[in-house]
Amino acid sequence: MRVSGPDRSRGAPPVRAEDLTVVLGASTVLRGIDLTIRDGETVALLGANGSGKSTLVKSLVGVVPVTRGRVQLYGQDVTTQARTVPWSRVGYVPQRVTATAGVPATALEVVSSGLLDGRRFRIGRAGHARAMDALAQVGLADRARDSVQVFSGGQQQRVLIARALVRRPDLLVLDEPLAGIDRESKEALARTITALHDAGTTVLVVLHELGELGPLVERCVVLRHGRVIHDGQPPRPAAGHDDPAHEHEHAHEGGAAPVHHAPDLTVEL
Ligand SMILES: Nc1ncnc2c1ncn2[C@@H]1O[C@H](COP(=O)(O)OP(=O)(O)OP(=O)(O)O)[C@@H](O)[C@H]1O
Repeated sequence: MRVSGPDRSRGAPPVRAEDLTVVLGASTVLRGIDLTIRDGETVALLGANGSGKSTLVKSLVGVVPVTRGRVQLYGQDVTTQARTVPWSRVGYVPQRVTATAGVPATALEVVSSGLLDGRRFRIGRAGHARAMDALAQVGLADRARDSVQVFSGGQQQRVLIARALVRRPDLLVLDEPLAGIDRESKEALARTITALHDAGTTVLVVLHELGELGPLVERCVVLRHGRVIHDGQPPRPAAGHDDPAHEHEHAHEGGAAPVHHAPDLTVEL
């Protein structure tokens, strides 16, 4: 893992979005987002279902096209300067997808594939060591040779995070890494992200609730209907909402049926 050096802190910020607007089909999903994330920050992106969190992180990493405004990563525009964006410094773990996809592969093979790019088709001994190191970071070094098909959902999520970590990113973007995974995996991921934070990695993490990452998050950005409605200290839950016995039922943005889920800080603002 690379540790922030003095040079980097003087450079362009890892993330800068200005007036970021994204239209998908007939919907305007993001509406004029301004967001700067500085070196070494750990930022949680919160919001109700459908508020635009996934679309925002996808547009930051160039997966979803920007309709208006701009996004820069380390000072390079992801639309007009895509070739010069330092992609090797960026790790992205999309919202829960299965690591197996029906293809038998060991955890080590899945993680090693994170080192492949258009120019590199062999991993080599150094790559193997990096992949083992990444698996150790998520607490799965002892499962390296096991097929990911036999892993739990949480363990698969940890493999996918190791796949992003093997590139030793300076900026790690995670979309709902804690959703629907077992407690042991949640705690393992919280330890991983804490270690990355301590080493100076910039982390942007989409969350439904702060949960295990609460102690780490110093800044929360909350979206509602594609706009930033809060950017600052973690919002305080409404009275009773931090009680584990509290029942939560909130409408999906856009008017769909209510969804039932765990405590959600974001809709209390
Ligand atoms: N490709 C698409 N075409 C049209 N609309 C889309 C597309 N992708 C997302 N949307 C819409 O954009 C809105 C925001 O979706 P997004 O997935 O970004 O929300 P989210 O905050 O991440 O939600 P969740 O917490 O449920 O994952 C939703 O209303 C969704 O239906």
